Amino acid sequence: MTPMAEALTPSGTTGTTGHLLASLQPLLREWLPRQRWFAGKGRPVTGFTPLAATELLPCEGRLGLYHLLLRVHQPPVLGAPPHPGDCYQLLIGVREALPPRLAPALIGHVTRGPLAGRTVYEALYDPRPAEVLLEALRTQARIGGLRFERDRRQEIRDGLVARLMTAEQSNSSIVYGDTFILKLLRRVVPGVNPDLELPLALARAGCARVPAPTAWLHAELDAQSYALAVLQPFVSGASDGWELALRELAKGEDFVAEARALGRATAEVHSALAQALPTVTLGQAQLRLLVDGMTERLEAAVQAVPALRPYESGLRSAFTALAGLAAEGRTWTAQRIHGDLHLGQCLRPPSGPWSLIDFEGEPARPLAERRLPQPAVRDIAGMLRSFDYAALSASPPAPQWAHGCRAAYCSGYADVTGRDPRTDPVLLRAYETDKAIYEVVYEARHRPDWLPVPLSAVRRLSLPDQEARS
Ligand SMILES: Nc1ncnc2c1ncn2[C@@H]1O[C@H](COP(=O)(O)OP(=O)(O)O)[C@@H](O)[C@H]1O
Ligand SMILES: O=P(O)(O)O[C@H]1O[C@H](CO)[C@@H](O[C@H]2O[C@H](CO)[C@@H](O)[C@H](O)[C@H]2O)[C@H](O)[C@H]1O
Repeated sequence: MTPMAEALTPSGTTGTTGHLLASLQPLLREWLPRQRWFAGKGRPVTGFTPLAATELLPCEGRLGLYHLLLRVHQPPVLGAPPHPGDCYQLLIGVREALPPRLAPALIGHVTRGPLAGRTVYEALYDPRPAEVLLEALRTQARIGGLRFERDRRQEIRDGLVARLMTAEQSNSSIVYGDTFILKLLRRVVPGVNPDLELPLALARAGCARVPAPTAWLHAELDAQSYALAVLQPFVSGASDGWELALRELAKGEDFVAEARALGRATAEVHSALAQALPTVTLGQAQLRLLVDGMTERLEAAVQAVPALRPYESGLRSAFTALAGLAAEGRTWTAQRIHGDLHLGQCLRPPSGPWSLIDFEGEPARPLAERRLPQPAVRDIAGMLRSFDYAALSASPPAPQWAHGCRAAYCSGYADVTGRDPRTDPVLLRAYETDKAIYEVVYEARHRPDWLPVPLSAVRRLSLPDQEARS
């Protein structure tokens, strides 16, 4: 089966694709908000505008396959300015009937028009459509506005069997054999996506700590480019840092050697990014903006989670201390960083080195902000928070375990860069505080049972005395 080159924009959407889009409207209204990766939870879906609909396999065959970019209309978040709606990437399969193994992929049944009686479903669950995507990447296909591209120096074998990853994630990933993993971004925005940009830059710089992109997909739409997917080598048999840390904690073992190796891995990635991409010096004006942003997030968080109120002034002091150094003329270097580093973003195969993945940054922040150079300490603070999380979610909680990991991680970082992050305590505290506040809001919204974990950090970080905080 070869992909068909039919691409239809909303105004010109005709024939089968037009009927399919009309049939999907009511079905997606129910289905979309239930998806883990749907970012607009809690607000009703009031409608859709298809930005692009591309037929990859025609419905006339046993399996129809459609690539959609849909703008989803929802009422704006309370108090937020009007927003045209987020754009999502969907891969829709159409079959006469779904085999039982695809039951979890069901979106619904078409009741009217030429497709009446057909079943539409989330095609990523189905190996065949997933293989169509790999084949398109392998052959560098151009279908409508879709551009499948690859690094020709890396081989993509055919015949690799596809399976959808079932892990909880913000996007969707397909593993091919044991060789590649394709991450399909779900909520997409125009512009350069750091999840492709940074691994490509690191690969060019010869940094082996990040799986080098093998192929990627983007869409050209109204003179704008949307990054849609990245294919990377699959780190076979790997566990992530969170799993490994919890395993060691359960055995009563420390994680010091691993934490030190992680510190070195982070430092290697930071050094390569600083060489490959521009760095800037943050002077008084930029630091003022940084501190203002942190303070505003604190204020919003206190509104959202009243449990923060008793610590508000102590937390604020972390930011005013940073503002104080800036006012004295202290500057910091900023560079491109990972942006959302935690133990779950670090992979290690049984006897291999650590790799870092998922350079998308915090998905809730605007793309332009995620691509700004920032102090590398921000990533370090994320990892330090993660050791704390692991230790406090163990039974019994093991704060000393976290202490050892945090020290070893900083030492590992210093092994490579010659700079121990602990020698910059004011900046480190400000970033750890900012992250802990973010986590409080995240847990209050998504996992209220976990709220005590970041709250305990908030309590510690709000203390005036540095000794008591560490
Ligand atoms: N190159 C890789 N090799 C092996 N597993 C990977 C690789 N990249 C990602 N994974 C697995 O896929 C999961 C989701 O990937 P991630 O990039 O974090 O997606 P998301 O942004 O959707 O959360 C990771 O937690 C990891 O288990
Ligand atoms: O999955 P994402 O990368 O989008 O990150 C979000 O979810 C994370 C939880 O899955 C959350 O991370 C927090 O919990 C982790 C343990 O589950 C811990 O290792 C992290 O240090 C802690 O921040 C993350 O904050 C959130 O953005």
